[in-house]
Amino acid sequence: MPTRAWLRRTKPLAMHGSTLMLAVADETTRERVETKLRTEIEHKLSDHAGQVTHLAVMIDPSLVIETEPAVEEQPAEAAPAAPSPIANGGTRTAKGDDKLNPRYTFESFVAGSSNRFAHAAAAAVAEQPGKSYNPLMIYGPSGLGKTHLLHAIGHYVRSYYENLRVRYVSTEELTNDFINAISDNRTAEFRRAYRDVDILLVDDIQFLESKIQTQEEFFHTFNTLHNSQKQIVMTSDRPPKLLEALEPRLRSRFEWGLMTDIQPPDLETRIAILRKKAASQRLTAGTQVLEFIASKITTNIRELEGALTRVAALASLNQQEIDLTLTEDVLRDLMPDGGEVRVDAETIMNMTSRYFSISMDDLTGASRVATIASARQIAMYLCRELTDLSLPKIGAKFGGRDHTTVLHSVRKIDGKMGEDRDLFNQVTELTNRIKHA
Ligand SMILES: Nc1ncnc2c1ncn2[C@@H]1O[C@H](COP(=O)(O)OP(=O)(O)OP(=O)(O)O)[C@@H](O)[C@H]1O
Repeated sequence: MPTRAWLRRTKPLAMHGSTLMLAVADETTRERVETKLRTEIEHKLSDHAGQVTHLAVMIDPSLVIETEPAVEEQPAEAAPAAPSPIANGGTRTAKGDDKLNPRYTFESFVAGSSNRFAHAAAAAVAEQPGKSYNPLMIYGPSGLGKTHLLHAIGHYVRSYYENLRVRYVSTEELTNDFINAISDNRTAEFRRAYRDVDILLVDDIQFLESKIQTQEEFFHTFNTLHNSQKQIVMTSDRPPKLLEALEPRLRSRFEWGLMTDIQPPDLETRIAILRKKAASQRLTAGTQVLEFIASKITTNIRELEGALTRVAALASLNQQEIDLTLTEDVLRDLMPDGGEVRVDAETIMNMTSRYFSISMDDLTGASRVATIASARQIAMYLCRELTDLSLPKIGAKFGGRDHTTVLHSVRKIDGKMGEDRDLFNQVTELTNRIKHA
């Protein structure tokens, strides 16, 4: 095989079962490997290993950073090429899709040293559901991409294995479904919904702790799926052995397959994530700006993305370019003490109700009066930005609202901040007060 320059920008990552994970620097290289080399590589690997071996190709932009001089500005991302394995996991819209966020695909996920193993394991599972690691458990602190990978697996499988049934569920929904099924005498239906699937993706499994009956039911669901080689993937904020209020037999089952953690990303990965996000939103933000944000926000990617959104919102309101001065101003407001501060939902809700002079009952109630509804949406948005609470948990704090209502509020405020200066100022001022509370 002749040595081609672009081949130097590829890197074998790991062997997962019978799949070789190969990282490439960019979409062009991936396409070349897929179209020109896949068959040859797979044949050679299979000969060498004495068994059928597959290739999974993924994009790792850090390979560009490692091998090429830094560029000042990244052009807006090209339109996605024709779908192909892993790298383009979410570019096809999944049929009948319900709960998978279209933004959370393998293609939009940046692999770096902090998440490389989790990414590779998720890719292996998506390539060959039920045949590599089962169950796969991805754990780590909030806001680091666990849900993103779970959805990416779902999108990928729905796109490339049309006959496989995928079910994604948060543990809160699973628990509610189960409770409703019991009270409505529909447990058989519940079981069918969760056991007649080929891939079950369960988010935030730590919320099963202390829920004895749901644990019992999940134990049987797990066994049924596992015995018939159906894929189970779970996320958790802790490794199974630290899920102390979980039945030991469940904990040990969670450890059967592969457990992989996700750590906070290093500086290069944070910059690469911001760059990708900026490109996907067609924002022109120079390297200096991205580096500045990435140097200030280090532990939570949700917050990292939130900061870029706010910078973009202010630039849009001021009708100016995103530059360092503007970015510094926004981050000063966002981080009054120069660092990341996590707060609790109660503080956010109290401060919001005081700021808008409305009662807590109104904030959590059903009133559709514009000022109250807007305050409620801002409070939900800030809970998502400043706490580690999941969408269902935030919904529960706001009078038992559905997680989709919370998501709608978050997106609405996100979108409106770049158009409505009053709203931008309110959110900024309120954030500041909350962080000083
Ligand atoms: N490596 C990555 N590349 C691109 N985006 C990322 C990456 N990691 C996380 N993100 C983004 O950061 C945000 C938070 O990620 P996600 O919701 O998956 O976190 P999580 O670990 O599931 O957190 P939680 O436990 O709070 O649910 C999402 O918008 C996600 O797309």
